[in-house]
Amino acid sequence: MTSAEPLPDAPLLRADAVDVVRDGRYLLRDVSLTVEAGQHWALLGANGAGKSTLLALLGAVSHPTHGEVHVLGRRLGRVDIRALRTHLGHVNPRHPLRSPLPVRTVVLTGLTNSIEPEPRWRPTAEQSAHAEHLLDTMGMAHRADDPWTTLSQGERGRALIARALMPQPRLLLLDEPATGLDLTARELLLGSLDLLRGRHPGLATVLVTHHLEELPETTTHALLLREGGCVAAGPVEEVVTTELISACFGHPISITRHDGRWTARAARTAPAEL
Ligand SMILES: Nc1ncnc2c1ncn2[C@@H]1O[C@H](COP(=O)(O)OP(=O)(O)OP(=O)(O)O)[C@@H](O)[C@H]1O
Repeated sequence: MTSAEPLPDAPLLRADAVDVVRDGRYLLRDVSLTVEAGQHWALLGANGAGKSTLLALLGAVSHPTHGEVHVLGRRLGRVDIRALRTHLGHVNPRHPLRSPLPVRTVVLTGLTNSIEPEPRWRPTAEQSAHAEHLLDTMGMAHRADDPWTTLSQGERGRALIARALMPQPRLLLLDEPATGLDLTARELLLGSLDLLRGRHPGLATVLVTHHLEELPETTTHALLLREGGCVAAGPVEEVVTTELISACFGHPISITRHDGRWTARAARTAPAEL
């Protein structure tokens, strides 16, 4: 095993020609991706395209069958994965907390990586101040003293992002964070992500979704997956286009961007190449 310390000058994530094969079936085929500090990637594709499979590789949760994944400059398979994961903020939308802990305490458990607070653990003044800062960024400062059990799904989602950010990871991975949220909750979430990215310019994020309306306007790059293969990857304005999104979803779709946000609807006429 080599050191799990991040290499400072390496890209935060690098996947080179990865395949994931399960039961003889290719869930990902020849996918490559490089994520640098300050970039905000969207992984887009239809149901079953392989988005969550790719996110699991990037989060050091699973290994590729072929190809290489480097997380913070360290190759998966050559380092202690648990040590690498401390540098990755991974939000679990099914956070298994059932007790009425104050929201502030839940956010602080991001430092001990535990569901309940560690019995004798106390945050430093600096750690407490960081929790307040993140609660404020995620629009949750007014709920900091409230019991976890009283939060709505959208409020829990934003608190869990604050929790994931407590160890000051360099990379935040988000799997369909807006799923199931009503319009207001979705907009609050996206606004908080935009604010977070502005306040933490070195942070990189990778966000999985199949809805273009769920992309924050600060999205910088996109990777389109179809049936495990990469349709396109690069700067968002070159990739989130009517032609490429139609190819990705296998259906003629028309894309518009207004005030930084995207809208998708079925096209009236099919793009020429479909
Ligand atoms: N362990 C596994 N063994 C076999 N097939 C799997 C396994 N895990 C996932 N799959 C299949 O791989 C394909 C890709 O799954 P994945 O969850 O990555 O897609 P997705 O793009 O995230 O889809 P969705 O948008 O529906 O969440 C699916 O057809 C899924 O059924």
